[in-house]
Parts: sequence; structure tokens; C-alpha cells
Amino acid sequence: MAAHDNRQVNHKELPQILVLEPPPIMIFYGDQFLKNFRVLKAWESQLPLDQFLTIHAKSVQALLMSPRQLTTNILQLLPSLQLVVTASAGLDHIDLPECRRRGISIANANDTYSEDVADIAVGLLIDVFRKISSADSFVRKGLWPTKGDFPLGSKLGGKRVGIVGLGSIGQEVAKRLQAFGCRISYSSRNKKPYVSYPFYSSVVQLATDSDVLIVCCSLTQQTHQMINKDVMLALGMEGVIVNVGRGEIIKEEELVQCLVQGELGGAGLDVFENEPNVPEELFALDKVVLSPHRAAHTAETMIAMCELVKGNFEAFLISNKPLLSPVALNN
Ligand SMILES: O=CC(=O)O
Repeated sequence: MAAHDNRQVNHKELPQILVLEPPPIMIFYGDQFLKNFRVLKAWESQLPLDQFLTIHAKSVQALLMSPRQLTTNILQLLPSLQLVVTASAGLDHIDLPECRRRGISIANANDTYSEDVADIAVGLLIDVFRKISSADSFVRKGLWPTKGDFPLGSKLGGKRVGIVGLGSIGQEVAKRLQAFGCRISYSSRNKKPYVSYPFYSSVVQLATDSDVLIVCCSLTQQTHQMINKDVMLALGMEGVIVNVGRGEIIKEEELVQCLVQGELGGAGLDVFENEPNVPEELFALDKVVLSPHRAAHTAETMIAMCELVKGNFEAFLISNKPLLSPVALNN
């Protein structure tokens, strides 16, 4: 509506966006950034979700993803759906084959989060090697005057770092760790012609030749539980794993076992198999640094994300333009 237009806003006329549960951008910033839309908040309804969706089935053309999985069942209840916008980089919570089959368009975070996630990956690694969290707790508990010296850490420079998944997050991690004097190698679906880092097609071989593995890839059928005990044993007793991808890429039970039994040197984990639940055995281990899946959460990036989400909805629902961050659903 133009600035000089003084018609009353009729919210029923605004393009509608369904949200099943509030995603982090709404938890932090409410829904003001979607003020040009009518936001249909399923979680505010007293009705069971399937009844609520059945009532709105015909009118819902666009959906903003929440932490909830977008399953085939939910998609079936939304026959008019044409667009899914997710504020995530990962797509593992969306039934992609079904979206592809129905021709539903998807927009995601693209590389909006990559720098922040890479910062946390490096932060977790430095914390594990230099024991920052553990030293903090040592001081706070008043142990410095009584126990004296704090154990030695391990130097970051010179370490051989294997990056699992050299997408935009992996490349940001590589750039940062190269500046710290680390030696970078990577494994990926395919060798990247535009980088000179050594490429490994086998993760076990990458682990054998590395001191650290940083898991940056997305969760797919191929990467599910790809980091298993074989990989951990190949990395060795001093080896460190950092995970900023998805919990399910690592066999968590085996990771816990290797850490508890001293078969792995340490871990920095931002993601877990069964979030928000974290295996309690890890709480007692100083060589493990834990973070509540917050690698992407900076105020600056969340604001950029609100803009991207809004821009995608505006492009599709209002101005009939191409999506700003479309996901290519390859066959
Ligand atoms: O985990 C965060 C994301 O996928 O964006």
C-alpha cells in the first residue's frame, strides 16, 4: 500500500504465512518483520495441529519453517502449499522429496550464517586446546589459590585440521584456521577445483592424517552417522572433534564412549543427536566443550535473517519475483 493511501489495513487481505511453532528469529524478534503479511500461528490455537491445518488447508500457500519437522503427513494436510521459507541453512528437517514431487519452492538461509558458525567452530577448538572454559571454572571455584597451577593446554598453530564438508561454512573455517598456522585438508562429496587444500574421498583417511576433525557438512542420508568409531580411532587418542553440522552426523554413543575411555583427546560440540538433551557422561569431562546449538546466533545475523525471510516472502507472494535464496531441488 502506498504511503499516501489511507485505507484501513485489512489483515485478512494480506498474504498469509503459516508458522507451526516460533522459529528462533521470532523468539528473538517477534513477528514485526512480517508486518506486511498475515501470520497464522498454529501454536496459539487450542485445536490439535491436524484439525487446525485441515481448517486452513485451502488458504495456506506459504509456510515459515519452525524447529518442527516438515513431514509428508503435514505436507499432505497443506494441499495448496507453494512456498516453504526456512531460516536455517540445513534442510534436514524438510521432506525434500515430497516438496520436489509437488513442485513446492524452498528458500533457506543460504550462507547468511557461515561466518558466525565458522567463528564458533574455531572458538570451540581453541577452547578445547587451551581449556578456556575449564580454566574459567577453575578460577570461579576458587581453586587457583589452593590447587596452584592449571594443566597445560595444546598449541593450535601447526595442527593438521581435517574439514568434513567444504561448503561455505567449511571454507570460512579453513580461512580462519589457516591464519592460525594450521594445515588444512578436507573431505567432501567432490573435490573442489577452486581450492588447493589436499582432498580426501575417505573420512577415515582424512582422520588418519589429521589432529582435528571439524564437521561442517549438512546432514543427508550419506552423512548420517558418518563419523563413527572407525573414524574416531583413526583420529587417535590426542585427536579432537568439533561438530557445528548436525548431531546425527556423528554416532554419538560411540563418541561418548571414545571420550570417556580416553580413545579421543577432546570434543567441541554445538549440536547433538537428541537436542536439547545432551549425554550426561559429557558433563564430567573437562576436555569437552558444550554449546546449545547456538553457532548461528548473533544479533547481527538474526537481523539479516529476518530481512532475508521477509524478502523471500515478498518476492514470492507480493512482487512475483525470483526468491532471494532459492534451494535447488535437484533430482
Ligand atoms: O543449525 C542451523 C542451521 O541449519 O541454520
